[in-house]
Amino acid sequence: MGEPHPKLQATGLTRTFGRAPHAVDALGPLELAVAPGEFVCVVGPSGCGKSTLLRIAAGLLRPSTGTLSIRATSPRPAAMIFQDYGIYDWKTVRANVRFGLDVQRVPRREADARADAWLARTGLSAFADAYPSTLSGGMRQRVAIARALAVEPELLLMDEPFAALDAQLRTILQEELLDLVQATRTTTLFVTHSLEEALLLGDRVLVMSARPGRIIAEHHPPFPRPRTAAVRDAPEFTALKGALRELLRKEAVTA
Ligand SMILES: Nc1ncnc2c1ncn2[C@@H]1O[C@H](COP(=O)(O)OP(=O)(O)OP(=O)(O)O)[C@@H](O)[C@H]1O
Repeated sequence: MGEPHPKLQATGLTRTFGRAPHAVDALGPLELAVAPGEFVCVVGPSGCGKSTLLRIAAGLLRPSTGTLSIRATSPRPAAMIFQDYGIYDWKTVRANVRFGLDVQRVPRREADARADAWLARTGLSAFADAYPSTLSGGMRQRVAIARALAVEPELLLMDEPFAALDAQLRTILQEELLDLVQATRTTTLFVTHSLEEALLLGDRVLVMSARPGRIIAEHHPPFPRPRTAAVRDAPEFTALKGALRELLRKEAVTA
């Protein structure tokens, strides 16, 4: 049996910002293939081009050279979740979660039902009519997750989604996301600084070099799915985390 066609494929992908003599080579050349249903985490030193990669995948930025293609069946295949929530303070929680469905012109009744189902899955039902400014950071990020998943994206792009949260909330949301993506099998490209997060969530963890970011290592955390938070206590988890930390330390020195 052959490999399935990748959901996302990048070939010779580079991005440079600005012009000589002040040009900044931010990314690549980078080769990447993400299989349908795969959860790929990207770690790398600060400024190595991780967000640039995600922004290209989201169609927010063009590559300088090379290509990034998404094999999709819908006109808007990707949903993105940012570190700073990216939700609308002037819309209620329910309206935020329904937003992508409204853009897709899903009929009102169906959109409400789907939004309510996602509010329930993310523990937000009691806050459906509240405005985001009245919610905690963790709740706000749940709204962003519910909104992204409600459109049933073919590709989920997450850029440091939990970076602004305190350690305890971060752990809780990591575990919630683990359950959600294991249930939906959404293809996901996830950028993080947290090695724990990458090892807990990822089918694959890619390590990027210092800028311009290329992929210099790849690990397959050997934890069968469905995973639970208990994998954090496995000796392999600690060993892999140590190996990745060492690799990143070397890259940070050359950055
Ligand atoms: N619009 C822009 N104009 C000029 N330079 C940019 C622009 N966007 C990003 N860069 C530069 O490109 C490089 C890569 O940035 P990017 O944000 O992709 O890195 P990152 O790996 O996501 O960083 P971090 O981990 O700190 O969030 C950095 O040196 C950054 O300063």
